[in-house]
Formats: sequence, structure tokens, C-alpha cells
Amino acid sequence: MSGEASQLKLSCYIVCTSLFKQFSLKQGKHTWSYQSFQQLLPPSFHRELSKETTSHLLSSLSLSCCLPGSPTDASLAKAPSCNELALEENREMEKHGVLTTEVVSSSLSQIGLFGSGLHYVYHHLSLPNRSLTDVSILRNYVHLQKLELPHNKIKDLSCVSHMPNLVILDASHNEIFNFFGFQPLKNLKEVNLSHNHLTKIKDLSAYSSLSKLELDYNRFSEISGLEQCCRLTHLSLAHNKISRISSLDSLPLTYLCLRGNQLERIEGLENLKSLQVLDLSLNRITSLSGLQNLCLLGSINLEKNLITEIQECKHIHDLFLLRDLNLLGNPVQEQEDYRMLVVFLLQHLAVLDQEKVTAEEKVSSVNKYDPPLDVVAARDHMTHMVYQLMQSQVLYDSTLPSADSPYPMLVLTGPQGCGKRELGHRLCQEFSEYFANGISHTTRGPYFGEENRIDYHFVSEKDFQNMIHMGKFIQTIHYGGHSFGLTRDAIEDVAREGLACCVHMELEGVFSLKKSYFEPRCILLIPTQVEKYTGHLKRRGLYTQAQIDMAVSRIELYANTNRQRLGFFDNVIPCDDWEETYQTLRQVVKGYLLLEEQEEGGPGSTSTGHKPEEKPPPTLSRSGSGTLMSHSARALDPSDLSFRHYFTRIQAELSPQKSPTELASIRRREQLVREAIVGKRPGVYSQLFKSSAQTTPSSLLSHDPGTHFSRHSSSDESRASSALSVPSSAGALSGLVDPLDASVLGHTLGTLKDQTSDGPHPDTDPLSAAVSPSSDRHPGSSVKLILPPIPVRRKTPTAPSPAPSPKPSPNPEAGVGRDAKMD
Ligand SMILES: Nc1ncnc2c1ncn2[C@@H]1O[C@H](COP(=O)(O)OP(=O)(O)OP(=O)(O)O)[C@@H](O)[C@H]1O
Repeated sequence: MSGEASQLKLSCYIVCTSLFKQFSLKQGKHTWSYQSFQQLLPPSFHRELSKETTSHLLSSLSLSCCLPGSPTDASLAKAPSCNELALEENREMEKHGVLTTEVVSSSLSQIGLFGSGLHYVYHHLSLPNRSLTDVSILRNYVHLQKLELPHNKIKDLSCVSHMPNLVILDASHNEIFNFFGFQPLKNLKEVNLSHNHLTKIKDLSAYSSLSKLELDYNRFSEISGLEQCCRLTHLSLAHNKISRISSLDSLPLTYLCLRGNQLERIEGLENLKSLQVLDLSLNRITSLSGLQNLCLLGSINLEKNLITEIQECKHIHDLFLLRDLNLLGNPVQEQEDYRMLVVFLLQHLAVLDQEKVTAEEKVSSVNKYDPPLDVVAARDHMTHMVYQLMQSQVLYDSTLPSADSPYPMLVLTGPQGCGKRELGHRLCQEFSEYFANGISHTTRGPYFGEENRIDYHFVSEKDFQNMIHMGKFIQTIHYGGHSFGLTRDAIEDVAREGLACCVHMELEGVFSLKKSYFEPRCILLIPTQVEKYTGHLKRRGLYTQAQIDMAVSRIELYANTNRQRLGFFDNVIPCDDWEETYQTLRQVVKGYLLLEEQEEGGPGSTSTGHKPEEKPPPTLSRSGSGTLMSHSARALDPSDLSFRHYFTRIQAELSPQKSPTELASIRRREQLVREAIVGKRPGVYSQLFKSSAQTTPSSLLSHDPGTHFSRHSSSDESRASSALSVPSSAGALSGLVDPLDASVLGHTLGTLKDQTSDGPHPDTDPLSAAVSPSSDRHPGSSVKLILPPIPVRRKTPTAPSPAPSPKPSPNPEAGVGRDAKMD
């Protein structure tokens, strides 16, 4: 048959069937003759529609037909009486739930699909809610593709065996006992047998096209027989009696519903890599374990189960496509902060417990449970500002911020135990004319060999809290279960000596300190050989494994900060070898102090190179109580020009370099001040002087938010310029110190971690090569150095030596708890 001819036949077929439907609706059962059938067709079809075709069409539509040669047209005359009888009979059958051809005829529909020249007819029979018990007549409807028989009383579906083209079958809400009680149909894709009386899933391997299977509200107690359904993507077995998930392992399921069963654990789903929607509501599940591999999962319904722990969410923490989670009706909901914690743990969620997760919820959960460093610092800073403002105001004259150069501070930062404290002490000892330690307070007890007011001010938690409420602190942090904080008095003590303050602290402390009006120089000391660093921490014998892990994990935090915040650290120094680190550090500091050339200046110059007339007042002494004996009377004496020069110089040297814009601004302001003083232009500055003369001490403190902002905006600029100046300041070290390339550090740290299993190779280690100063190793640096916890000389300062190298502790016991530096 040519393509054109077959197309024509198909068209005839569509027309015939629709005519048939019209007539059967109007006239009940008819007996059709070939002629009468032809009369109904448009003339264009007459030639093409042969007797055979007509016969075939009519029989396939279950029409009783009278073709020429068999019963004649004359028989039509008798038809009405036959019909009446038949109608009566049909009514009787319908009463007993038997499906009749009339009912089928009235419900049958064909949907013609036309597209790109392809004509296709889709046979659809829908008979819902008819109280049907017997549908055996359907065996004649071999062309059916979609059969819907829901809400009837059907027990037997064997007629379906005669429908080789059937694609969709809905026999839900019936009385079927026999699971798939019909012959395998290779085209069958979707089957709904929900709400029946099925008890056992039989082997469905012959139903090779099956993709959707709904078996809710039956009596299944186990899942089986589906193993070979290699196209099954949608499976629903809600409200059965299933107590174990099994036999689903190899299926390409994207949707699985096991709502309302008797499941106690999630199992057997590990390999359902395509699963996107999972409904396990109304079960007895206690843990989310078993879901961790389902990386395409977007929706999980666990409503009304027995999940009690929020920590269970860790099992689905890495499901990055998960958007919808329902834990309504689980005991876990009773827990405090439940919603915020879940939102925090599952940041990708868009809907939790049927309620949209807002961006605000996500931000506040992060700020609460894992606040970014900026947030921690801002909170800390705000707390201390508020408490300070609540006190009667004291004028801290020594550290009072000046318009041009802030009070000089040097911060050594890096992960715990990286040696920054000892390095700071040694630095203050060597450069005692410039620096003294700013001593923090802590609530932790002293380690063996540590001394109160030298290593820390050791205080109780209660005292620490009182001090916070008294507005004593500039910044505090909570680290390793203890509180640490730097007081304004600690800095003021140093400043009154006319010295710059050197402090050591963790990264959060630096962030917080930088929020205050202080603009510290900040040096990052970072371990680059993780194994060596870990070994060093272990040897100290002070830390638990968890503390060591935390310290090690924070290396990445420092490296990231260095990578992401250009200029945050003024210098980065690897600290794998204590002696080398110190040599690098002192060179960096000498670079800050511009001491290089003067040191080379010949026999007349001092160890640190400053000119005799610029030397500050005599070396520091301590009172018996351990506090610094103040020289502040002399130091702050405005008539003492030598100090003023010295102090201004230190300030200038330690403060970050000014950008051309800042310098221009300063010059403009100086000009205005000069003019105001000589009475030339009584402009803005005379007003400023007037108001500042009238200001209360509190407004003189930089707590004034306005002051803060203006200073910070300028300080940001200057910090940016200081960032740019890092290479140049390192360059000033005549090639001794290579400024660390942040990207190299980040990269090499990663590489290093990979290498740790093989153990570090200090000599060939590319990381060491990348970050270590280009200077040769200090003589003796390979010797295992044993430092006393506190260098003895720090307590009774003597004249600084050029490069005091750490010596073994005179008291061997002093080394306990503070073992050799990283060798
Ligand atoms: N005021 C402060 N602000 C922020 N961090 C601080 C402060 N004081 C101390 N720290 C830091 O807290 C961490 C814990 O201090 P602790 O004295 O217990 O460390 P440690 O074990 O002695 O190691 P380290 O040798 O690094 O000081 C250290 O990294 C320390 O530098």
C-alpha cells in the first residue's frame, strides 16, 4: 500500500469512528450496511473506502455491520425491534455491573494527533465510577491505548491481555486481588493499581516498558519482583505494610514514595543515584543515614517519623540539590533553635517544613552558628564600645588618635603555638627602645613556667566578665574554651613609656583590633609544613588532639584571609624554623624602623642603628609589683624635644605609608590649621578647635562613631597603600626577605597537605623554597633549640643585643610544656 493510500485510510478511519460515535449516541445500537455507512462519508472517500476496509473498521469498532452479500439492507427494517430487545438486555447487564458496548461506545474517545505529516490516533476509554464488576467485553477493543477504570468493583483484568497497544492502565480503587493478572504487554508504561487488595508484587521483568507504577493502599509487606524493570522511574507504594526497603537497587527511579509504611531505617537506597523525590513520611524512621549518596535528591518528605537529633542533618548536608525538606511532626522539632539550626546546616534549602526559607533566615543562622570573622569582630567591637561608653570617661592621652599618625602597634598573628608569643618577647627584648609587650588577660590557667603579668594577666572567668562590663577591653576572643582580651590599660602602659606596643593574637583579635581606632601593623606567622607544625604542637604536650586539629585547620583560615584580603597583613613570614623566622621578623621590623642603613653606619652606631640623640629615655625598669615604672612624666613632657622627635619618628615609621591623596589632604589640613592659628582664615578649623575645647572627655575618645568613620575611611586608604607598600618594605630588606605571594602560599599549603603522607622533605620541599626567606640558614639553626618559656632577660631587661639567640633553659624543667621550637 502506497504511503498516500495508507494516509487516506487513516483519515477515513478517523472520520468513520467519529461518525459512528455520533450516531450511536443519537440512536442507540445500530446495524450498519456498507451503503448506509458510505452515505455518511464525504464523497471524496467513496472511491477509496473498499468493502474490506469498511468491514475491518466497523469490526474493530465492534459495530455490527451488514455488508452486501450477507444480511441485506432490507433487514434494517426489522432492526428496531431487535434493538429494543438488545437495549433492554443491556440495561439489565449494566445493572449487574457488566460493561456493555453501548457504555463503551459512549465513553470511547480518539484523539488524533497530527504533526509533521504523521497522523496518529490515540484510543482512550475512560469509565470511572460506574460500579463495574465485569469488563470482559473490553477484550474486543484491541486498539485501546489508554484505559481508565478507577472507582469500580472490578476483580478481574484479564481482558487487558488482548490490548497489545495499551500504554496506560488505571485500575485504581477496585477489588483486584491478582497482581498484574493479565498477559505481559510490551507497550505498557504506566499502571495504577492503588486501592486494591494486592498482597504480593510478582516478577514484572516481562513488562519491559514499565516506567510508572502506583501501588498505594494495598497489602504489600515487601518490595520484590521489580529488579528487572529497567525503565521504572516512578514507584509509589504508599500505605502498605512494608518494613524494609529492598530490591530497588538497580532501578533508575527518580520518584519513590513509601509513605505510611512500617520502615524504621533508610536502607537499600544507596545506589538510586537518579532519585530526585523521596517520600518516607509516616514511618518510624529515626535517622537520615542512608541518604548521603543520593546526590540528585531535591525533595525529602520525612513528616511524622521519629527523628530526634538535629545532627542527623549531617547525613544530607552534602546533597547540594536538596531544596525541600519536611520534618514536620518529628520529635526533633521540639529542640531549641530547631529551624535556625537546620537552615544553618542545610544552606541550600528553599523550603523547610512546607515553609519558604528566607535569605534573612540563612544569613542570621550563619551569623549565629558560624559567623564570618567580620561579624565576630564587629560584635566584639560593638560590645566593648558600648561598655566603655557606659563608664565615666577617662582620657587616654598616650594612645589618643592623632590626625596624622596613629599610635604605633605591632601585631604578631598566626595559629596557636606557631611561636608568635616568644617571637614577640624576643623582639621587644632586642628592640627594647622601640617596643614593649602589650600583655593580654586570659582566663586560662598558666602553663608551667608562665608568669602572671609577663605572659598574661591570669584572671578568673568572673573577673574577666567584670572587666568586660567595666569597659576595660579593646578586644576579646573566646578560644579553646578560654577568654583572651587586650585591655586599653595594657596598651596605655606601653604607650606611657613612649614605646610602641607589640601584641600577639589570633585572627579574630586582629579583625576586632582593626575595627578600633588603632591601626596596627600586622605580621602573619604561618606554618607551611603541616606535619612539622603538628609534631611541634604534640611535643609541647599541652594540647588535646582536638585542639591540635583545630589549630592545624586554622592555617587554612589564615592563608585564605591572606589570599582574599590583600594588604590585611603587612607581612607574611613562614614559621617552620624558629630561628629563621626570628631573623626574618627582625629584618622586617628593622625595615619598618628604617634601621638598615644606620646599622651599617660604622662603629658609632648602636645595635639597632638609631642616633644617640634620638634615643628614648633610659631602659625600662619594672616596679616590684611587676608593672612598668612609668617614664610618662618625662615622656609626655612637651618640652622634651628629644622624645618628641623620637616619638613622632616611631609613629611615622610604624604607621602605614601615606598615599599621595592622603599626603595632599594632610598638607591641606596643615595649611588650614596654620592659617587658622595666625588668624588668617577663621574657617572650619577654628570651629573645630572651639568645639574640641568644649568637648567632653568622652567625645575625645574615638568612640565617637563619626570620628571612627572618618578615621576608618582614611585608614582604609592608608591600609590599601600599605598593602601596596608590602613588597617595597620587603624590598627595603635588600633582598633578605621575599614578600610571600599569597597565591603561592594557598597553593603550596594545599600541595603540602597532599604530600604529608610521604613526609616532608625539607631540602627539596617546593613549599619551603617558595616561602622561606632567601637568606641562608642561620648558623646553628639546625640545632634543636630549647627556649625557656619566658626569656629570663625579659624580666630584667638589659641593653639589647644584636641578635639574641635562644639558649637552652638554665632550668631544664622550664622547658616542660614549652618544648623545642619547630626545628
Ligand atoms: N587578646 C588576645 N586576642 C586574641 N587572641 C589572643 C589574645 N591573647 C592571646 N591570644 C591568642 O590566643 C591563642 C591561645 O593562647 P595561648 O596562650 O593558650 O596559646 P599558646 O598555646 O600558648 O600558643 P601561642 O604560643 O600561640 O601563644 C594564641 O594564639 C594567642 O596568640
